[in-house]
Amino acid sequence: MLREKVQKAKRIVIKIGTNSIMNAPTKIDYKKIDRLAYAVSALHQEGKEVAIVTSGAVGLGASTMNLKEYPASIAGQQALASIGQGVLMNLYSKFFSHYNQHVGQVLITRDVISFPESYKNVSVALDTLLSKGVIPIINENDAVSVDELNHNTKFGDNDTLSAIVSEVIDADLLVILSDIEGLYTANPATDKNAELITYVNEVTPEIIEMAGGAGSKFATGGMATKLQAADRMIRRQKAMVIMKSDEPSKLFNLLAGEEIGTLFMKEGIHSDKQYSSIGNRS
Ligand SMILES: Nc1ncnc2c1ncn2[C@@H]1O[C@H](COP(=O)(O)OP(=O)(O)O)[C@@H](O)[C@H]1O
Ligand SMILES: N[C@@H](CCC(=O)OP(=O)(O)O)C(=O)O
Repeated sequence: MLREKVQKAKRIVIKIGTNSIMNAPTKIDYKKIDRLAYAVSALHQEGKEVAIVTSGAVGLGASTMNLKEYPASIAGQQALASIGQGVLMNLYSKFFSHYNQHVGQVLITRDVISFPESYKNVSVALDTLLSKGVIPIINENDAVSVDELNHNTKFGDNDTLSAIVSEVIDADLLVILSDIEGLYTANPATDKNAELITYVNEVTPEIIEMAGGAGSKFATGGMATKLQAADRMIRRQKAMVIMKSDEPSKLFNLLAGEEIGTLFMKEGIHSDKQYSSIGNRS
């Protein structure tokens, strides 16, 4: 069964986007963060090993400083990320503590991943947290990441970061919680005829063509970076799902094998057409 691999996943990375923890451009969605903390804590109790990759530092920084626009200067963005990351982590610590679940912050820059020794250090840190039953809460270290000619320490988006974290901890499954049900045949924000695709076994140029940019000012990825993440997972024979973040307890349904969102996975024995689409979307 196609969804069996999802059901059997033991080590899972869950990525949550800015739009999913903020309900207006600058308003924090406390209910969503609480429900995510509940669902992830319950999964952990059921024996799953879960790491979270979370966006939101810049968005929460903007919310804290009452800004409606993304600052143009890099320095301004770095400052917002620094302000917001503290707020973000404080929220996760608070909500997870309601479910007696410990969490640990891990901030990563790209150079850490490029050097074998530091790659190993990240891997040891994450493995140790997981082995102690602590949920790692990971973000890019936006306050100090830069992109210069010969010095790149920026990932730039957390979809890519979540796929890399999945590699580092050898996760079976990456779940990207987004503000949308999954990959559509076109951006539903601009095309009302767009249909949800439930299964993709290869990220082909035709699939990439379907993806547009981010849905809000404080999000950076959009569908394009999610597809790059999917490609990385498929190439490693692992699974990835994009699903809507509106009700995080749907993660239970997903892991029970229900067909939710878009599943990206190479399935050798699956001889159906490359992707299938369904017409009715909720
Ligand atoms: N083909 C597509 N299918 C679904 N969403 C798409 C597509 N192309 C572009 N998008 C946009 O990608 C957005 C999700 O990505 P993003 O804005 O980065 O949100 P998040 O913060 O949840 O990661 C959707 O809200 C939608 O506007
Ligand atoms: N690291 C940035 C998020 C970057 C990002 O990829 O955002 P999103 O597209 O909302 O997942 C932050 O914490 O604001």
